[in-house]
Amino acid sequence: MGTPAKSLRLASVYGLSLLIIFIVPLFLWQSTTAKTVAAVDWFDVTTEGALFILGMCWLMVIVSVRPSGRVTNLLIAGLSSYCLGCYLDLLDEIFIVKTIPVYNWFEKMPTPVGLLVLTCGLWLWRDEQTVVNRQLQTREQFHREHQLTDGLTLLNDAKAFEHHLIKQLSQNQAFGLIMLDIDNFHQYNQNQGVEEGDRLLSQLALWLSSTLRNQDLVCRYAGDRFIILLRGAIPPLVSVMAEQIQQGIGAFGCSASVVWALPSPKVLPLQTHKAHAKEEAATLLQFLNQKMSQQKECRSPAATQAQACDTQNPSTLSELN
Ligand SMILES: Nc1nc2c(ncn2[C@@H]2O[C@H](COP(=O)(O)OP(=O)(O)OP(=O)(O)O)[C@@H](O)[C@H]2O)c(=O)[nH]1
Repeated sequence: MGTPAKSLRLASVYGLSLLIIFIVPLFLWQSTTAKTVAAVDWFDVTTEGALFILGMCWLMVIVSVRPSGRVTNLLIAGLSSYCLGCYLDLLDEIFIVKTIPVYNWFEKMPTPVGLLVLTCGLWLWRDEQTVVNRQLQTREQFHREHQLTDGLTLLNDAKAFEHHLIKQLSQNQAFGLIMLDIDNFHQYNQNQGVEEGDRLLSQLALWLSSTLRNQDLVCRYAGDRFIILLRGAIPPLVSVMAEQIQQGIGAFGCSASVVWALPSPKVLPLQTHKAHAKEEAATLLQFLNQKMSQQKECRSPAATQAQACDTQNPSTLSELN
């Protein structure tokens, strides 16, 4: 429910309450007489007044926090009726109302009717809360089961990246992809120890995050493989960033293989967009993984193979389209 609607509801409940608070005593003042101060039971006035004030507080809380709907209407109606009963009860401590028989009858009705309606509202509220709790539980379970963040680097993982990529592809806007994989990381782990390996991955993640622009996204794709989504990227930017990353990694005492892709945005009918984006994302990731495997082969120590790769793929970077 929007704020203006809530304010309107609040204003109408306040307005009506104030009207009743002033009109009823005025009516009693006209049609009957007030008790003398000595005749008033001030203890009764205090307790009945407290019940009325508390009832009004509950009413205001309900009016200000609840979204509109059947449950809220029942709670408001029940509490309003209960408050009216308390107020009429309070007034008969101050005025001699026995002379107005209808008042005696009228005074007794609002409290039990109000409590009955309030009970119905609370019962339905319980049902409503059960549904809300079930939904929250499902959502929480989803987040627990689909851990989308990598615990070591605190970057998004491959699953989360795929999700972002599909979203990006559905938007029909230019973007670039860079994938990098540390060379001989297995060896690094063996030489330096796994803890050092972990430290390298964390530092690399931090460096990549700080190197990229705000709109870009870096994820840990697999063990020693990272993937970057460059939003709104133009061809020179992707290749330049890929080169910079490849050179920058040298500062960490290791090297990395880097491949990149610059898919051209496709204009597709809206209804086919989502399914197509999913397919396209899978194709792109497959393409990058293949290119990475090729590049790994090219960068392997076998000199003869390296020679063959040099002629086929002169750059260390690969491009799609
Ligand atoms: N320290 C550490 N090592 C990891 C982690 N995840 C994966 N690895 C290790 O990363 C290594 C990856 O090995 P490979 O896929 O053969 O990669 P590589 O040794 O870099 O070989 P190339 O990619 O061909 O250069 C494995 O030894 C994994 O055990 C991690 O979270 N921490």
